[in-house]
Amino acid sequence: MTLRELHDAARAALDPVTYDYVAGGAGEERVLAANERAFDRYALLPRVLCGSETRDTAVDLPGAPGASPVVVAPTAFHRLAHRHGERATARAAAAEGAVLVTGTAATTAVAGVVAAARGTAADPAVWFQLYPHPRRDVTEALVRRAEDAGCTALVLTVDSPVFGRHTRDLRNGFTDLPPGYAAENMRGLPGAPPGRPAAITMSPAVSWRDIDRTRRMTALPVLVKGVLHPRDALLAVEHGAAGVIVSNHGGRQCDTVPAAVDCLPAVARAVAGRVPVLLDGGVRRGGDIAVALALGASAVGVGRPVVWGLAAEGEAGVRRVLAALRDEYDHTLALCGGRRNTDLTGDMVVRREETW
Ligand SMILES: Cc1cc2nc3c(=O)[nH]c(=O)nc-3n(C[C@H](O)[C@H](O)[C@H](O)COP(=O)(O)O)c2cc1C
Ligand SMILES: CC(C)CC(=O)C(=O)O
Repeated sequence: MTLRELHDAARAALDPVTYDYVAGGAGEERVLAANERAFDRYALLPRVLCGSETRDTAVDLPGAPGASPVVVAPTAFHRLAHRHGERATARAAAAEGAVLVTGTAATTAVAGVVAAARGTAADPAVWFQLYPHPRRDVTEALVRRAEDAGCTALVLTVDSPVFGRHTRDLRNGFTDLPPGYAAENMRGLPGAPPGRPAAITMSPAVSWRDIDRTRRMTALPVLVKGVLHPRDALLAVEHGAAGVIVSNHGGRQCDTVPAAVDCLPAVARAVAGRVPVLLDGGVRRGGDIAVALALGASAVGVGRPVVWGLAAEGEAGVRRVLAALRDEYDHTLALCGGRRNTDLTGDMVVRREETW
């Protein structure tokens, strides 16, 4: 099955409200569409007669040496997509050598997610994503949970000072998880109602000071996710980020921002190789990965395609998505005369004519 066929199978398997939650974006979904379309405007200029029978596509990421260049971006509520939920995703990512980013909005507690990954691979890389919380004790409790579970890095999502307005969810009245599902990592946190998980909180008052505070709480590397402006990328490096993730949250926050990949070159220039830059949003094929890496990313994140694989076929479906993307990428690298990721350079990307 192609990724497109897996998407169709997922649509058939999911109830329409859950499908819309995953598929949808903010506002008029302009950014959602732009993320994918932007890749059509980039073309690769291959080099010839410089390839190799063997290629190495592994990449060293914070807390994840020798990882696949395809990272599982954090997406909420996997048990809505499949009964095995985040555990199935974790097993699949571990089997494919891909970093799994689980997070505060997972429907399986982080300890269970890491345990599932460890059941498949000796040394899986699971990162924990959280929103900078205005309450330091809440952030600290989440950080300890991630550390105790064995996560190897933290991801702070900074593109969500307020909740995005997801048009389809508003129309469908999808404002809460159905009975029987919860954001399990939010249970028992300071300020949580007894027996119930705390609400996921976003605050426009959080700042770089909160990033500094979080960094001081832990020895784990901290990546900053949701950067579009090159000056913020620079600030992230100055504030000790171990990595910068260029992302517009899959078009689910501000519906007036550029396509994610269009923001990548300026961010990569600002970061200038000091820490890895990752890109997510609209990555759907191996060629997209090659373009992103040539434009300065060390790795890419994929969000929705992983959920489609999960919904369609559980663990096997997620494996299929991750394996297909890495295999297509390796094939594209071969076609471009590369033997390793760094052989893809900025001069090998050109703009297609707008009129093609
Ligand atoms: C259903 C869904 C849930 C998401 N949940 C989170 C989340 O909890 N935290 C976060 O930082 N990003 C979240 N994201 C954003 C993804 O991490 C990622 O930025 C985005 O999906 C990438 O775009 P793509 O879906 O086109 O690959 C979510 C995205 C989707 C589609
Ligand atoms: C629970 C939500 C905050 C998850 C999210 O980030 C999203 O749906 O885009």
